[in-house]
Amino acid sequence: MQAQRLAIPDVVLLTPKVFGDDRGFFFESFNAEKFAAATGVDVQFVQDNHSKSQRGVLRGLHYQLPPNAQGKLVRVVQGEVFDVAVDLRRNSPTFGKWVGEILSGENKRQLWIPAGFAHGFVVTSDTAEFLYKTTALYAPSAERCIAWDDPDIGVAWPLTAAPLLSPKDAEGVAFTVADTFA
Ligand SMILES: Cc1cn([C@H]2C[C@H](O)[C@@H](COP(=O)(O)OP(=O)(O)O[C@H]3O[C@H](C)C(=O)[C@H](O)[C@H]3O)O2)c(=O)[nH]c1=O
Repeated sequence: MQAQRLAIPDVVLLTPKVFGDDRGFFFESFNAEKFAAATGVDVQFVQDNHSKSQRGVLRGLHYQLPPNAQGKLVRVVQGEVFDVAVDLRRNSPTFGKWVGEILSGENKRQLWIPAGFAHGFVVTSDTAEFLYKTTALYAPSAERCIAWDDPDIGVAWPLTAAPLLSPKDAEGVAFTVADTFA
């Protein structure tokens, strides 16, 4: 597995070793030992999620506050998304900054997004199936949202039209220092 620390170094892009043969392919989608070696963190995942979305759907920017903050290991098994992480750690030199990567069934890349980040993605294929592991359970009371197009964050989403949003994501909650991470 190859690991690349992004412009926000705690966010790591993982590219698995894929074994192809005339039957198809095999790769380890998660290996605790290799993950720890690649990211430098030892995490326990407690939940797996799977969502399917059509082109133009944008889910995010979401996060859960402590003590329910979630680290996420995200990947796409079919289609393509532009996946974004936003640093919400007030003491971080990259506080309020974002990084984004293309994840697809084709490139099989994964993004490790630690607790302390908001997360979201937009679908850039006809459909996309998005799978991810989290280090804390779903806790709706601890969930917070930031507007996908918040000007203070300024994510450069690859959009050709207005995104398709859930009512929650359409509320447009502005980014503020409140509800961020120490
Ligand atoms: C996240 C979640 C949701 N749900 C239920 C709650 C709703 O009835 C339904 C859809 O939830 P929601 O619209 O919040 O789903 P997404 O917009 O995909 O939310 C996710 O979007 C971004 C990309 C994230 O990183 C988060 O993991 C998560 O917030 O599933 C659950 O039962 N468990 C869960 O863990």
